[in-house]
Amino acid sequence: MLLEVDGLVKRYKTKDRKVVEAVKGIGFSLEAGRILAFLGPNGAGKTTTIKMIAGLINPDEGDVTVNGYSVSGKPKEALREIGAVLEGSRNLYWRLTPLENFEYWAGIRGVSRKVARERGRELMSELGLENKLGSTVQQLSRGMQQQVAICAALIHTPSLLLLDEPTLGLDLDASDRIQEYVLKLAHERGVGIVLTTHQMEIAQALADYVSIIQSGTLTLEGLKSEVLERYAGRSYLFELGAVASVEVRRKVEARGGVWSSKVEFRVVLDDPTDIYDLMRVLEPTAIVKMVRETADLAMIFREHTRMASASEEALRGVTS
Ligand SMILES: Nc1ncnc2c1ncn2[C@@H]1O[C@H](COP(=O)(O)OP(=O)(O)OP(=O)(O)O)[C@@H](O)[C@H]1O
Repeated sequence: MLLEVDGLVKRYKTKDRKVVEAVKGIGFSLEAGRILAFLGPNGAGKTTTIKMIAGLINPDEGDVTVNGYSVSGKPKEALREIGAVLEGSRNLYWRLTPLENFEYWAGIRGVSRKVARERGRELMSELGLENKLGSTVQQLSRGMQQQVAICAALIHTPSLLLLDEPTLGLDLDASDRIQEYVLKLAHERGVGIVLTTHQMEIAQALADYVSIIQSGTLTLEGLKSEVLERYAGRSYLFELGAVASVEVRRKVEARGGVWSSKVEFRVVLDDPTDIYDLMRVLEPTAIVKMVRETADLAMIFREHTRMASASEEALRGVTS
């Protein structure tokens, strides 16, 4: 397994000497070539977890292993496997050129300057930025800076890439370019990617797996396709070829249908086989469209976090 996160706990001491348990014993794993969207509301513990994976802060309990190397036990070997873009392009020196930045990062990761230059050129031309190698980072657009930051994180050919909000604040074009590249890195090159974002459409587009963390605990995990299926709408949209008669409309309403126009209605079917009964009701009229409305991650995230915080509130009410 590429990444194994086991029983991570992180407690912070605040200025008024209180202890905040930001991460409360979470565990998950990720295989090579897959993208995990690590989602959660503000303050849920995402950054703390990512920083523990990247070896930037030490967990109070638990451990992270990357390709079998423990981040606490074998930090040099483990960190050689990890690339991270954690705070946008802030991992770059703005007064230096991309190439100079690559040399700097390569030095930290034990890669020679020569290899860094070669690999840097290769990565930049993959992103269509080969003519920007000599500009200073501050002369580049925000989208380009973000792409250079990703190149810098890849300079030592890591097998795991940690990306925190990689497309935040970028225009559609720059965002698309980064998304395409992330997909290529994972699915063609076999890099494992942990991606944190509040942009659900990005998670929806890129993720193979989804995890939601809330108040330091994982509250939902799974393959994106399974998560979507689990929440898939039981809601169906029908469009008819002609205005339905009053009788048909009443019968549809009696089965829970809600008309949005004289030819279109939605109905939620608790039992999917109820659809046959509905079809019989609609028989006099042509059906031009029948769609089972699917769930998307934005809807699931909203629903799930709302439900989980409501039950947490309820529990607190019981125990206090
Ligand atoms: N250095 C610190 N000292 C004390 N508390 C901290 C520190 N860093 C984070 N916290 C607290 O730990 C909890 C988790 O924070 P974290 O930054 O990991 O959340 P997050 O999910 O990344 O949030 P966001 O989406 O807002 O970036 C929060 O309650 C936060 O206030």
